[in-house]
Parts: sequence; C-alpha cells; structure tokens
Amino acid sequence: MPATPRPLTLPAPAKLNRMLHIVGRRQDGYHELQTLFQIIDLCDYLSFNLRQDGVIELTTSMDGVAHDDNLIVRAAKRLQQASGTHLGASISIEKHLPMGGGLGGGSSNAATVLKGLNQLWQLGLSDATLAELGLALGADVPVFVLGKSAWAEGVGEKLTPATLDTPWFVVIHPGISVSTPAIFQDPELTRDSLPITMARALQGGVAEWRNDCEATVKKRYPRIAEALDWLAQHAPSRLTGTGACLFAAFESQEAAQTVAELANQRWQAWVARGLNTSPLQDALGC
Ligand SMILES: C[C@@](CO)(OP(=O)(O)O)[C@H](O)COP(=O)(O)OP(=O)(O)OC[C@H]1O[C@@H](n2ccc(N)nc2=O)[C@H](O)[C@@H]1O
Ligand SMILES: Nc1ncnc2c1ncn2[C@@H]1O[C@H](COP(=O)(O)OP(=O)(O)O)[C@@H](O)[C@H]1O
Repeated sequence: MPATPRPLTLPAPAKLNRMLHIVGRRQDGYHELQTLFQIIDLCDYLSFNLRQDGVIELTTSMDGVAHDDNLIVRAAKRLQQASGTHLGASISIEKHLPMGGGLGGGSSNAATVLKGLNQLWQLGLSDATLAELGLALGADVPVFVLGKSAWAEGVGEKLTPATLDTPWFVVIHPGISVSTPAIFQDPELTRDSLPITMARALQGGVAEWRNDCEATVKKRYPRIAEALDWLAQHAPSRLTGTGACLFAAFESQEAAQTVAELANQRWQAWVARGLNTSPLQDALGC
C-alpha cells in the first residue's frame, strides 16, 4: 500500500496594532487608518492535504462559524476560482487564537490558506495577487500575506514593511467580544487624526503610540476599561484593533511571565514575542 503523504502544516500568526489612528472616512463608510502592525509568535496551525477531486473541506468545526462562512474555506474557494485549478484540499486547524479579539486570527488563517495552497497547488501566484484576493475577505489579510511587520494605510492594504522593536508582550483577552461595526459607527469615535508619516510614527515609540478606538471601546465595554487600567499599572497598555484583546510590552520574558500569571487569575492571558517576519515566511522558506 502506498504511504499516505504527510500533510503540509503551516502557522497562522496573530498581529498587534502597536498604534492605530483613524484619519478619515471613505464614501462607502469604511475608515481610513494609519497603523503599525506587528506580527507576534502566537499562532494557529493549519494542515493541508491535497485532493484530486476538487473538493474544499475544512475537517475541524469552529464554534459559531458555519463551514462555508469560514474564512479558511472562503479563501481556498476564492483561490481555486481565481486560478482555475481542478485540485482541492482537506484542511484542518489547531485553533489557539481567540475569535474576534483584534488579533487578526481569521485574516491570518485566510492568508495561510492562500499562501499554503499557492504552494500545494503549484500556482506560482505572486504575493501581490494573493493579497488582492485576500483583501476582499478581510482588511488584515494583506499584512499576513506580506508576512512582515508593517506600516499600513488605507483600510490596511497600503503596506510598507517596518522594523519594530521585538519586546515580550502580555496579551489579555478580557472574555467579552467587541462589535467592530458598532465601534466604527459610534458618533463619538475620533475620525480626524492628522495623517503622519511612517518615520514620524516610528519615532514616537511606546510613549506616544495610541489607538483611536480605545476611548469608544472603554466607554462601551467597562470590563475592557478595567483590564486596560489593571495592565497599565505594570506597563503602558493598549488595545489591539477594535479589541477585545489588549497588550503591554516588556523587556524580558520573565517580566512578561510574572505579569501574565497575575493577569491569568482574572482573564485569559498569554506571553508572546514581537516579530518582524512572520513564522509563515520561515515555514515556507521564503
Ligand atoms: C480595524 C482593524 C485593525 O486591525 O480591527 P480588528 O478587526 O483587527 O480588530 C481591522 O482593520 C478591521 O478589519 P476587519 O475585522 O477585517 O473588518 P471588517 O470585517 O472588514 O469590517 C467590519 C465593519 O467595520 C467597519 N470598518 C472596518 C474597517 C475599517 N477600516 N473601517 C470600517 O469602517 C465597517 O463598518 C465594516 O463593515
Ligand atoms: N477561521 C476563522 N477564524 C476566526 N474567525 C473566523 C474564521 N472564519 C470566520 N471567522 C469570523 O471572523 C470574525 C473575526 O475574526 P478574527 O479575525 O479572529 O477577529 P479580529 O478581526 O477581531 O481580529 C470572527 O468573529 C468569526 O465570526
């Protein structure tokens, strides 16, 4: 009997928004952002098995997300359609990243599918093409396709790789979910931050970095305000994206571990390392 081929297993890392400014609103209601995305080493892991019958199947169920709505399945079908391939794939996931927490897990899953199947199906598509296909699935997909920490503008698709410091982060999930549309619809949201250059943003550093969604999220979700205030006792704390996760940077793994253990008494907390290159790039040998 022929040996069953080993699946291709690839990471899908999380991101943090080290700072996030809202600099305007487009005609279609979407907001123009300026943000520093940093990839971190907290990951989901996806495994791919090639299928000759063209079927796309996600073999792991995910609470609250129907099979065909899953960004993993949608990304695979989108790539299949765009490339015209007759190949398919069975995909499974080891899920570690909380859903809808501002860590970009869904977008990262989609990016890993696009890059993984591009290799498995031997399509030879460029990152630019994959990012374009991914943008329709989520604003954060392109940065995960690029696979580098980056300065982002537009809705997150205009990317310039950026070299950030690589501290140890404590990331806290306060156990509630935030409605991204509700935050962006809030009349009190700051939408008129003055655009700055990437150089200016990098120069500012932790002392100046802020997230324009934070005031609105704190007002609507007192439990997030509580966690942000708690973490701020240890180091400057920030929201990532529209939350619900929040984070602070530490110089050593030990310092981060100590604070994470305290945080774990009340919330789910992780220690994660800031990166400038995605572990997906390393795994694919890019
Ligand atoms: C703002 C960020 C920063 O990373 O937040 P997080 O999702 O990571 O928390 C993301 O770009 C979010 O991207 P994503 O989560 O894909 O947003 P979507 O599902 O496309 O948008 C949900 C809704 O939020 C609003 N929205 C989203 C992004 C944006 N730049 N302007 C908006 O106004 C729109 O009303 C949209 O219908
Ligand atoms: N594979 C997936 N992983 C996570 N979320 C998914 C996935 N597929 C679809 N979703 C949907 O996308 C939403 C946003 O997910 P996620 O990217 O994890 O959060 P965020 O955009 O806040 O960082 C989830 O609430 C979920 O309904």
